[in-house]
Amino acid sequence: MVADQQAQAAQQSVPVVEAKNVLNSGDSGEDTSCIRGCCKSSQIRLNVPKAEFLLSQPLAEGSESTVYRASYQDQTVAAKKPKLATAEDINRFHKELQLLLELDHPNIAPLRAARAHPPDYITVFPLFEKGNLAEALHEREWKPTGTATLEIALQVAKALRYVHAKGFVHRDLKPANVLLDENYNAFLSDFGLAIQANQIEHFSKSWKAVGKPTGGFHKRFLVGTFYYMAPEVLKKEVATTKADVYSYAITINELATRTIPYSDRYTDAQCHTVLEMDYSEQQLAAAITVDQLRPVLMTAASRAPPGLASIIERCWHSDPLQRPELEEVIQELDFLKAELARNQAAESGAEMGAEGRVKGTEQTDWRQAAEASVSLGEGTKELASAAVVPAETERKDGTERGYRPTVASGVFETKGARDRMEDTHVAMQDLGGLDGVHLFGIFDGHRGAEAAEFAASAVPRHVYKSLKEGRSAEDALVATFTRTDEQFRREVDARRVLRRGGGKDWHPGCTAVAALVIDDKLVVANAGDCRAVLCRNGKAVQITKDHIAEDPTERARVEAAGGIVEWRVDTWRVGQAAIQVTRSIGDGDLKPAVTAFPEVSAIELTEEDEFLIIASDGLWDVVSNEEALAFVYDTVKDPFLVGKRLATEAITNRLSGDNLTIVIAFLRPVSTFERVY
Ligand SMILES: Nc1ncnc2c1ncn2[C@@H]1O[C@H](COP(=O)(O)OP(=O)(O)OP(=O)(O)O)[C@@H](O)[C@H]1O
Ligand SMILES: [Mn+2]
Ligand SMILES: [Mn+2]
Repeated sequence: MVADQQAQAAQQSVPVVEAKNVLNSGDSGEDTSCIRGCCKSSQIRLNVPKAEFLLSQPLAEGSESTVYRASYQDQTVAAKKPKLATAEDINRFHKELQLLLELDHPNIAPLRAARAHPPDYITVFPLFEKGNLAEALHEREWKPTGTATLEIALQVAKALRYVHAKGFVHRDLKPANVLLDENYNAFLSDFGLAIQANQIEHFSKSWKAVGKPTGGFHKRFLVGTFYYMAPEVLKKEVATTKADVYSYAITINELATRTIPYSDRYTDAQCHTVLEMDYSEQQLAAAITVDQLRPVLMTAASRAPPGLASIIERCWHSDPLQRPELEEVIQELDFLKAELARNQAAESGAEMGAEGRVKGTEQTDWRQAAEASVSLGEGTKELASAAVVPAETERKDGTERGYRPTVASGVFETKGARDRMEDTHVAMQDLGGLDGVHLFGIFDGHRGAEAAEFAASAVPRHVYKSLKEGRSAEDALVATFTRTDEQFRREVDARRVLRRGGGKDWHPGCTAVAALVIDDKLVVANAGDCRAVLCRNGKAVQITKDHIAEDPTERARVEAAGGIVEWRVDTWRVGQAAIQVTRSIGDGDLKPAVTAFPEVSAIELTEEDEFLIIASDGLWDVVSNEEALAFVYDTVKDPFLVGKRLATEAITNRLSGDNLTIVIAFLRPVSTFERVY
C-alpha cells in the first residue's frame, strides 16, 4: 500500500521525465503541452502514447465520442475518444482540453491524462463505477433517499457555480453528464460544449448573420440536449449561465421524480445531444418556449423535501433573469438539508417511501407538505389500507366493552358569504383500516387557509401513527395537535426563507377540533372556537369549550403566557394580529400564548347517544346547541342533508357571514330515529 502510494506519487511528480522516456515512440513535442502548444500543464501528461492507455471495451457511445474502459498506470480509467470529423472538431477538442486543465473542483470529474496528438485524441478520467445519473435512475432504478437527492443537487450546484465563476457556461447539463462514484457522490462531466461566457454573444450574433438554419447550423449552434435546453436557447437567443440554471432544474426534477422529462407526453425518449430536431420534437420545443411547458414537477410523492420543488420552479423560469444564481440555490439547498436532518432526528429517522402516502386525491401544496412531514414509519402501506390494531375488548376496570356505536357520518361545507374557503375537515370512518376507529375534525383557517389545509392532512396521519404506537386516544390527540402545530410553523418558516410564502408578518393559523371514536369511547380535543355537541337522550351536551379572548379564564391564561389581550371595538382580541381565538395551530407570532395545546374530554358512549354535531363557529355564531338538535330531528336522517339544512338556516335565514363546515355523525342505526321521533 505504502509502496503503491509512493510509486503513484513518483509518477505524478515526474511527468516530464516520463515524457522524455516516451519520445522514442515516434511522438514529437513535450508531454506537458499539446501538439499545438495551446494546452499546457505541469501536472497532467498531455501527450501520453496511446499504448499506455490499454483501451478495453466501450463503456458508452456518446453523440460526440466513445468512452472506453481503459487502464492507465495500473488504474482502471475511462478514456474518451472524440469523433473528430472536421478541423472545427479538432479546435473544439483543444478548447475542451484547455478548460479541463483549468478545472479543479471536488465535484467535477478530474482529467487524469490526455493525448492530444494526431492521429489520436484521447482524454482520460477516473472510472466512475456507478456510471451516470440517468442510467442509475432509469436503468438500474436507483431510488435515492431525500438526503441523497439533496446531496446530489448540492454537489451539482456547487460544480456548476464553480464553472460559472471561471467564466464558462457548460451548455450540456443533464443526468447523463453527471457521473456517480461508489458512494453516489456526483461529478459534473462532459465539457465538450462548454464555452466562455463572453464568447456566447459573439456566437449568437454570428448565427444571426448566417441566415437560414441548416443541418450544419444546428450542429454548430443549437447545442445542448433538447429536453434540458432553456427556452431562450431553443429560440436561439443569447444563452448565459442562466441557461445552465434551467438545465439544472430539469436535471434535479428528473432526479426527484425519477422520471424522464416529458415522458408522459412524448414516448420516444431522445436523450442524446441534439443535432437536428424532428417534427414532434419541434412541436415540443414550441410548447416549451411558447406555452412554457415543463416536465411534471416533483410532488410530495418524491422522497425529496417539498421545498426543493420551489427551487426547481424558479430555476426553470422562462425568463432567464428571474432564475436564481447558483449561489442562492446552494444556500436554499443547505437550508433544506439542515431542515431534513432535523426532521429526521425528530421522526426517529424513518424515511417514508413514496408508497407510504395517501394516493388518489387532488391535494394542495399544504396537504402535501403535511404528508411529507408526517412519516408513518417504515413498512407502513397506505393509510387507507393499513394493518388492523387488535381491538381492545376490555376496559381498564376489567369489564367487557359491550357497546359499539353504529356510525354514519357526512359533511357539508360552504364558503358562505365569504369569497374564500378557509375551513377544512376530516371525516374518516375506520381510520386507516382500524376497525371501529373513527376520526372527525374541523380546521377553521384564519389569515389564510394554509394552516387548515396542512392540519387536515397532518392530523389523521398523526392520530393513526400515535394509535399504532399504542398511545391512548387522549395522548394521541394531544400529540397530534402539538406536533401538527410545530411542523406547520416549521414549514411556514422554511417557506418564508425560500420566499415561497409571505413575508415576516405571514403567520397563518387555524382552530382545530378533532373527535376520535374508538369503540364505545369518544374523545374530543379542541383548540379554538369550533364546537362539538353530542345529542344524548334528546339533550345537547356541549363537549368542547370555545377558546376565545372573551372567556375570562382563557384571557387570563393568554396574559399569563405573555400574550397581550385588548378590547378592540366590539370584543376582546389577542396580539397585534387581533385574533379572537386563544388557541390554534400556527399563528407563529402569537406562540406560546395562543397555544395549540388542546382541551381534551373523554366520554363513554352508550345507546343513549344519538349523534354528534361538529361545526365551525360560522354555525354556532347564529344557531344555539339546542336549535341545532331540533333541526337534526326535523330533517331526514342523512348526515349530508342534515348538514346542508343547518348551513342553509345559518346562512340564508340568520345571515352568518362566515365559512361553514358541519360534520354530522349518527351514533346509532339511522332507522331507529324515525321510529323514536
Ligand atoms: N469517467 C467515466 N466513468 C464512467 N463512465 C463515464 C465516464 N465518462 C463518461 N462516461 C460514460 O460515457 C457517457 C458519454 O460520455 P460523455 O458525456 O463525456 O460523452 P459525449 O460524447 O460528450 O456525450 P454527449 O455529448 O452525448 O452527452 C457518459 O454519459 C457516461 O455514461
Ligand atoms: Mn455526455
Ligand atoms: Mn458531450
